[in-house]
Amino acid sequence: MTNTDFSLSIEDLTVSFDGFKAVDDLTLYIDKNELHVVIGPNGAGKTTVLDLICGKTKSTSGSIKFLNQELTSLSEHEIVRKGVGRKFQTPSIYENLSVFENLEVSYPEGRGVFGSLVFKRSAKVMAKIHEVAQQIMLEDEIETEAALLSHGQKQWLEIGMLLIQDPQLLMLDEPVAGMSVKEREQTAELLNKISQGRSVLVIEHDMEFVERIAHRVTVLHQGKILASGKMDEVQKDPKVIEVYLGH
Ligand SMILES: Nc1ncnc2c1ncn2[C@@H]1O[C@H](COP(=O)(O)OP(=O)(O)OP(=O)(O)O)[C@@H](O)[C@H]1O
Repeated sequence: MTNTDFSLSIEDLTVSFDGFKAVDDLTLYIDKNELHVVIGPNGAGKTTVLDLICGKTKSTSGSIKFLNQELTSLSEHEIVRKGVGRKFQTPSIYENLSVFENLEVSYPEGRGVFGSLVFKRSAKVMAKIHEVAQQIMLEDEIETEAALLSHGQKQWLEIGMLLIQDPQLLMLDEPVAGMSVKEREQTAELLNKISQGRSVLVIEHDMEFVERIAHRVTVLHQGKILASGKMDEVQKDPKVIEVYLGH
């Protein structure tokens, strides 16, 4: 039976690669306004869960419902159109374009990278670009070429390129890897803000950062859930300490 009260309902999800179950009978629910973090040792299956949700990998069995729509049968593009956005570890911004232009090409009805002559910078598009630039703390850099941004700013720009599409589910893989302490703090605030009105699913290894942002945490181990709940409860769980936090 599916639990339809949640924004994202993953039930009995399994994927086998040549008999090896990278994700094994996973059930996980995420609410609207929730920032959920998945943690766990290397190879636990965290990235594979995101790959399954965004359609990059097809499940062997089980269900992924987002706003009551089954995603497992949809293509990656269709899943994006259902309101699911994903940021990978390496930013895929256009280095030779400005912050403004990067946001503009990401606007859903925008002109796209290859340009359409009919696209007009309407007041609506302009307002949205500036709103997002403000949110991602790059308003002062809006005309700066992306190549000149710091590593952290590039990560924020990519988050902005997703935000401009108004995803209802935003997935981020290790968003603060390689960031300075200050940038981590700013990213925590950013994620806090953007989880309002949508669901956010983050994979992260930095426990201090997880403590700061997570509403709930799921610990994966060998494709299965080892523990799930509030960070302070999960941190005390002897099983979690044994396989992950104690290392
Ligand atoms: N397409 C694939 N084909 C075969 N095996 C795969 C495939 N994708 C993932 N795996 C395997 O599934 C397991 C889980 O990998 P995954 O990348 O999801 O782990 P992870 O928890 O994200 O690890 P890390 O923290 O190191 O990123 C690993 O053993 C990996 O080698």
